[in-house]
Amino acid sequence: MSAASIDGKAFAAGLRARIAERVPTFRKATGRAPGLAVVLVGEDPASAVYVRSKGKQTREAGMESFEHKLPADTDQATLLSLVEQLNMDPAVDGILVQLPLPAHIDADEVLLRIDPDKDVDGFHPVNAGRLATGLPGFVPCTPLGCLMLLEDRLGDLSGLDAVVVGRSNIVGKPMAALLTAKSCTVTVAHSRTHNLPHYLRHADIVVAAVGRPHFVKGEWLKPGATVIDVGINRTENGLTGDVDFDSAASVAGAITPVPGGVGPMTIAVLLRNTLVAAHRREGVALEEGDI
Ligand SMILES: Nc1nc(=O)c2c([nH]1)NC[C@@H]1CN(c3ccc(C(=O)N[C@@H](CCC(=O)O)C(=O)O)cc3)C=[N+]21
Repeated sequence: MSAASIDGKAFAAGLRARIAERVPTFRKATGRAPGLAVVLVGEDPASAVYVRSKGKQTREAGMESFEHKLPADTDQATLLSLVEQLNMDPAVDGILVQLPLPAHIDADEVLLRIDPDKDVDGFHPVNAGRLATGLPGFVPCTPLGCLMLLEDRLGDLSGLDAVVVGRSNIVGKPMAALLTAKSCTVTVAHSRTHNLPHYLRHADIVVAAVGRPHFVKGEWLKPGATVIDVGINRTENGLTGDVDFDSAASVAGAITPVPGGVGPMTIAVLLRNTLVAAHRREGVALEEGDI
């Protein structure tokens, strides 16, 4: 291993501390704490773990956590009316509906019903459009966390070659939009790309978010590349990323581990987006760039 390990866990802890420092000022200005509502439908064990740690970290930052756990057989209308109630609730600044939703639920319709100004996940098409056009809105937490790690490591990203492996609405597409906005030359590759090594050979930045364990091999990388591994694959050997870590670590300049890399950033950015949502909704100023 020659690559530096990018410590997302430590960076996320620092980010959460900076967020927590801003909460008292917001409280003084408004008489209340920022509030995040998290909706979980069903009892997928991984989702339950994530929701629990979101609630815990929300409270530790001094914010209010509203958790709504609904049974797996909840119908569409019931879920939509909960979303509507949260849209109207002045104590709720951010709404997160945990994905994946059960198969009988139309997830696209649920996401469309969330007030875009409370959409701290950045999944509403209005926020996707704002990101694509450079308007202020909410950016999905995982790609924004990846960008923070990249800028912390590399400084100005302008002119760098970036390859995003994966094209989901949640990670790949917004990641490509963010890197484009930072003046990278961006290639979006995915599981069907012919000759992925050809594209990776020149990449200064690689963001792997295809959802396939060990998909990206070290031999394909440009020596010294910065590699961000978004994958969370549960295998019999435990949690592994989308990058073949051992081969990549001998070629890359820096790489995020799994766990301890991107994962903790996702929740820290969720808290950041909630803090931002609260300030925007109340018209209280916040230097967003300083957080
Ligand atoms: N509406 C919605 N928004 C989400 O942001 C969302 C979601 N649905 N559904 C599920 C995914 C997954 N996700 C993670 C959050 C934290 C870690 C995390 O903290 N991971 C740690 C620990 C991993 C572990 O031990 O399980 C790590 O990588 O070090 C991972 C993954 C948010 N998601």
